[in-house]
Amino acid sequence: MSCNGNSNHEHPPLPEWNSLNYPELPPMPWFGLDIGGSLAKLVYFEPTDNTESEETEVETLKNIRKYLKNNRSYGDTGHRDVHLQMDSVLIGGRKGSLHFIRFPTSEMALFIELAKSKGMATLASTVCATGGGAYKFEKQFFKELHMRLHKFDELESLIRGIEFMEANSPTECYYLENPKSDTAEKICYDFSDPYPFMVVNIGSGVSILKVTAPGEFTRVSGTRCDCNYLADLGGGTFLGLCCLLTGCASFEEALELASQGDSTKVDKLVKDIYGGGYEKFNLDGNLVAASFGQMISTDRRAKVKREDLARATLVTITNNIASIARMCALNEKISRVVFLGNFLRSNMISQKLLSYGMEYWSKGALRALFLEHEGYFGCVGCLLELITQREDYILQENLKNNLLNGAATVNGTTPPPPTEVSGTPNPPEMRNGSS
Ligand SMILES: Nc1ncnc2c1ncn2[C@@H]1O[C@H](COP(=O)(O)OP(=O)(O)OP(=O)(O)O)[C@@H](O)[C@H]1O
Ligand SMILES: CC(C)(CO)[C@@H](O)C(=O)NCCC(=O)O
Repeated sequence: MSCNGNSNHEHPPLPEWNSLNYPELPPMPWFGLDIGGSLAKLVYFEPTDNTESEETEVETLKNIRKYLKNNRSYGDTGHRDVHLQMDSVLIGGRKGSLHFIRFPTSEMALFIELAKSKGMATLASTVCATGGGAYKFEKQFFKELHMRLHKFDELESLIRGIEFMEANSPTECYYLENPKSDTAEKICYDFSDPYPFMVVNIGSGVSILKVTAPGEFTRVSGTRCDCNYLADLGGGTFLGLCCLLTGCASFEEALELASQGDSTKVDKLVKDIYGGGYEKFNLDGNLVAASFGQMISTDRRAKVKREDLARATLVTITNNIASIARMCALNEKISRVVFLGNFLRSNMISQKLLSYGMEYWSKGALRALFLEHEGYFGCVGCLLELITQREDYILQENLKNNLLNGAATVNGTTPPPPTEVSGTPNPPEMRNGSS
């Protein structure tokens, strides 16, 4: 089958979607999809300001809305994060709620099957998608659902999503007070004047970005890069190693084990080597000298518990990410570092370590910040791109009409769509964010 809709399937081929021939708001349902290396994240915009004509929306649309809203789980592995739902959100002049759903990328075939069974293939909808999977699964989406993925860059989408959520959710950003104590407390952080800031997105791998103005950013580094901060570590490393070392089967299980473990049974500390601190160079005895350093001993290996191994893995990965983030921030002279990505989902151990690590090693110069919607910014940004593209189109057309007609303004009017539908949709130009 070709990807231009010319094959002999039972549904009529869909027209090429291109914002430049689509001046009206895109038809519902509105989704943003971020298909990452580990998790696929879906945001669904449910309009709550429906007009009378929309109340008689097509049956399929109604069913999809009902199915998504009335469930918290989809199949065996899809979950809606109900606690993150946002109501009364304005997007493209429409008011509605944002629903946040995730499922493992490894289950993409099942997800597509589920979407098919709910009638998605009969809706002439375009889904905005980002993340590596938007490329990897593009053909499958078209083949199974006759759905064209409108692809957006993942890091651009991420930054757009952060900016939108911050502006729409006053309690989005927080930091931890007393991160080392048991009573560490989440404190709301006013992030309304955020620039410049650094983003450390901990997904399967890690991307580190410097954001200098709205929509302006550069990718400073990953955990693997050509600027000496080479580590190749991320959330995928944690889960992979943990599965290997403990036999655990999920992120949730890995975190549960880690919460009951003691990493000092696994790591070699400065005091294990010095009997105390290394005073001359101000190294506290409790600092880790060598992660997993105790595991060279047969005796220690015989005694170590799964919980300890899980904890040590979590601590090792988190501390390495903190260290790389700190070096990048100091290098770029940026004091606010926003950590996000699903590695931090329900993961207070890492949030505390990152907070403490940033503060301790920078002697208070750096602050670790966190965002409530952890791993969902990419899919939100992706959904927003669709609307912006349309608004850009209207602005451009208005300008063109003004020039052609010599009219002063034609504000507020939506120009008619061009009659011809042509060409393959172009990916949006990278406005910024070169790697
Ligand atoms: N239910 C889960 N299943 C798998 N991993 C999870 C889960 N919840 C949290 N995680 C953690 O989150 C990480 C994935 O985070 P995220 O969804 O932000 O990245 P991604 O988009 O999949 O990856 P990338 O951006 O690198 O392609 C995993 O590697 C794991 O450490
Ligand atoms: C490859 C991506 C961008 C996919 O989201 C991410 O996993 C990542 O930034 N990984 C780290 C790559 C690096 O170390 O530069």
